[in-house]
Amino acid sequence: MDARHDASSNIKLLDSFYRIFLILALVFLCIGVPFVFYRKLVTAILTSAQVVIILSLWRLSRSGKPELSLKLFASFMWVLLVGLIFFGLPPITVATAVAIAMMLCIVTSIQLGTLFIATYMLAWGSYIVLSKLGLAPEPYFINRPAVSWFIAAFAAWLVLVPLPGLVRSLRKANSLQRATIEATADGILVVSGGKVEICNRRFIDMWRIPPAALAPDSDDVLLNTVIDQVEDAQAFLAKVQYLYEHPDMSSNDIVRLKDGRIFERNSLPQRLDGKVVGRVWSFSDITASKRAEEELRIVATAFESQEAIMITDAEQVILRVNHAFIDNTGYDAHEAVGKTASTLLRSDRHDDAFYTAVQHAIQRTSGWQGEVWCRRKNGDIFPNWTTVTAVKGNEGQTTHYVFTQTDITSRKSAEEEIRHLAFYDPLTQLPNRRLLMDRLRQGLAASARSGHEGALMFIDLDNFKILNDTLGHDNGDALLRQVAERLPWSVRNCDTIARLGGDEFVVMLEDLSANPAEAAIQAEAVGEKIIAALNQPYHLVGHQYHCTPSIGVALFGAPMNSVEEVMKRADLAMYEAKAAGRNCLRFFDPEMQSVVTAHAQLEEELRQALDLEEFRLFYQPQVDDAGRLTGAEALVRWQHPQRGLVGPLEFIPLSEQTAIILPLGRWVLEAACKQLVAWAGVAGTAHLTVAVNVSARQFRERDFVAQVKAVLDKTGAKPQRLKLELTESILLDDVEDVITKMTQLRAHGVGFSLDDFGTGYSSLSYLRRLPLDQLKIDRSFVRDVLTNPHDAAIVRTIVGLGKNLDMKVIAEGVETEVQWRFLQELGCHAYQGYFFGRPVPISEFGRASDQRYAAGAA
Ligand SMILES: Nc1nc2c(ncn2[C@@H]2O[C@@H]3COP(=O)(O)O[C@H]4[C@@H](O)[C@H](n5cnc6c(=O)[nH]c(N)nc65)O[C@@H]4COP(=O)(O)O[C@H]3[C@H]2O)c(=O)[nH]1
Repeated sequence: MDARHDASSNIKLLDSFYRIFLILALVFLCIGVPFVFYRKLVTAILTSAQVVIILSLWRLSRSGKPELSLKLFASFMWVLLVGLIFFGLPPITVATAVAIAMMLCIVTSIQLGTLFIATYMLAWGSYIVLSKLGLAPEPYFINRPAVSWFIAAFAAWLVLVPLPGLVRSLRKANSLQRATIEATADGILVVSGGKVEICNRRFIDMWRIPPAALAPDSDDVLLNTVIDQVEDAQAFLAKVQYLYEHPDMSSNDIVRLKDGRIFERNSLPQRLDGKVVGRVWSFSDITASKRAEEELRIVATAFESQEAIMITDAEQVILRVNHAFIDNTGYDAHEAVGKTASTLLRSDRHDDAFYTAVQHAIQRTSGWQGEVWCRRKNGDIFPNWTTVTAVKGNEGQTTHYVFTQTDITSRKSAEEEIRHLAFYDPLTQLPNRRLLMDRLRQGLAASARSGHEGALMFIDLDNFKILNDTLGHDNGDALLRQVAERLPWSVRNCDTIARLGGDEFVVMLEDLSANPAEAAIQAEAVGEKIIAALNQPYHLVGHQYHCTPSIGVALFGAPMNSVEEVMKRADLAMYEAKAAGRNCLRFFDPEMQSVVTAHAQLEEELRQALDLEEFRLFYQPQVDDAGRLTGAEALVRWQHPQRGLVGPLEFIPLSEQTAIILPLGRWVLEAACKQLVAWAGVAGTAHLTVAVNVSARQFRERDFVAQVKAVLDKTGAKPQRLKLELTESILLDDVEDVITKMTQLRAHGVGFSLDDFGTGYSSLSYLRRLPLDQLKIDRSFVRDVLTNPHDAAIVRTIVGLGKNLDMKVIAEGVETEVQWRFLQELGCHAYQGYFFGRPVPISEFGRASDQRYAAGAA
């Protein structure tokens, strides 16, 4: 303890004071006792009795009961003095009695002292009054100095009797105060009159007070040291100032230090006899508790988070739940607390084995997380993402469990939605290609295991594109939905029905006979049922529509089948069905495989042929009504090194499938334009046009218009002499784009002819919007025009249509003069066919056409 005025110095003073008086008292007794023995025996006995009493009191005070000793002494003195007063008291005795009274006041109690003095004064006053009235007895001890001396010594000695006890108790109180003030965890500072009275070591440590700051004269330096450290010096000082101005006030506040510590400051006035004599300041470092409080606040906030939290004891009896838990489960806190988690929330979605496994996991790893289906109060079952954490005690034993739960109902349905979108066709809700491939993979594996055959059926709707174009996409979609509804009629639940896209559906049959022939029969039966189901009329908005399917079937079961292989086989078989006239079913047979292989080989050869420039352009004459040569159609040939001259029907379809048509088409266009330029240089051929076939894939190229213009620019051919022959299949694509491209090229001077007209499904509305110059009647109508009145009628209609639309009409495939004449009669304007000339190399073109011209003109 540090103090400007140490209380123990007062006690020391009192102690020395007592010793001096003790010595003096003994001296008095030593002198008084011989007097007593010399004078009178009775007096000596009385004195001895007094000494015995005093010694008893002395022992009493020394034995740790100074107050009792003092009280007995006071009573004794009171009796003695009151008695003595009436026998007359010497002045020294009076003085001693007053001193004793004062001592009693201080040491025992004010009341006792006051009573003593009052009694004494009353007795003394009565004696004076009685003596004035002449009624007072003669003082017995007057003129008996020895006795007076003795009484005085005895009284003095008596006064000092309690002093050792008093001193000891003062010292004890002082040491207690010192120990207490040092033992407290708070920093204590006592100031009085602007000076530091006491401060403890804790205070010095807390405030890091340098020794110089503890100046005895003023607390200014100390105050400055403290102020330097606090965050808000102004507020701190204001509070100090306020308390100085209001000494009666107590205060309690928080002081934040610059270094982050937080002190709680208490201030109490120090009172003495009800009067404020100083102020006690105590400071507790509450940094840790404040932090803990903050942490508790964070924990409390976290507890009331979005996630449902449930705290249980080690037996999983619920102790606490948060609001999210209440919202999540529907149970109020009082309904949940006291129950076990499993009785409250367990659903029958999981079996006992699941819960046992979870318990084991928690015991093993002190935690677990996963999906748990729980039951709400209203009985609803819902999925929760649950995390269980074991809380461990000091000895490592589990004391509590914290369960956090997130309701993942919406997440699960979103996942389900995503899964559905990823694996199901949004239009028909059937599995899509991805899911089909997966199921097919599983089906192949199962089939390989069981030895049973499976069958994959590719179903393509015949002429679906026509429906789409003519009746609109909404009706197209409606038809597809109805097909999807009908397909399950013909298959078992375990079979898979999928939509690959467009009008392509797939049915996968599993677990057919182990015998391939029997399996084929089973598959065929299902296929026939499907055909029958899909042949039934469809109810579309405002229409009753008829649609047929073409079905390709591939059996799978042999271990060597891969998913891709089976798909390819079924696809090929489906094309076979189409080729066989549609609305029928075809099986993939091994011969088809050789076609596939041959295709692959041809593809490679075509690529090489392009590099080796093995393609040739043949020209077939086109003539007018009078048989005069007007131009030619450029037809490509492949000069194969081994196979000789190969016709386009053998390689154009594959070229279209593999994109080889793009470079090949550019080559044809360029060669034809070069020929135009060559013709332009000769007077007799300058008027000739050239018709170039453009495949749909070529035309679909984004920069097709630019490509054509570039070739015209490069070769210098006149656009007006170039005629692009398009097939109706280009109209299956984006018609607006087709019109835009045609219009752009038409504006440049390029003409267009619609090839194979009559075989496709051009809608008249489109036809009107296309900037066409010419319709080309397909040679299939020309072939039988003379014999088949139906074909003749078609030709007549096309000619009429051409007139209406202001388009020329050219008939191709004219092989005989009779046909020519008949076509002339029907109103045709232009002709192409073997009758006028076959497709020939350019070297032979002029000659052949001259002859034919002559023949035609004749
Ligand atoms: N029976 C008979 N046939 C006749 C007669 N007159 C002409 N032909 C044949 O009819 C086809 C007319 O060509 P296409 O309809 O454009 O049909 C063409 C065309 O679609 C395609 N093609 C030919 N060259 C090209 C080309 O450079 N590019 C594109 N994309 N396709 C081409 O190949 C198809 C077949 O061409 P080719 O075999 O040259 O067959 C030619 C021609 O030889 C006749 O009086 N009787």
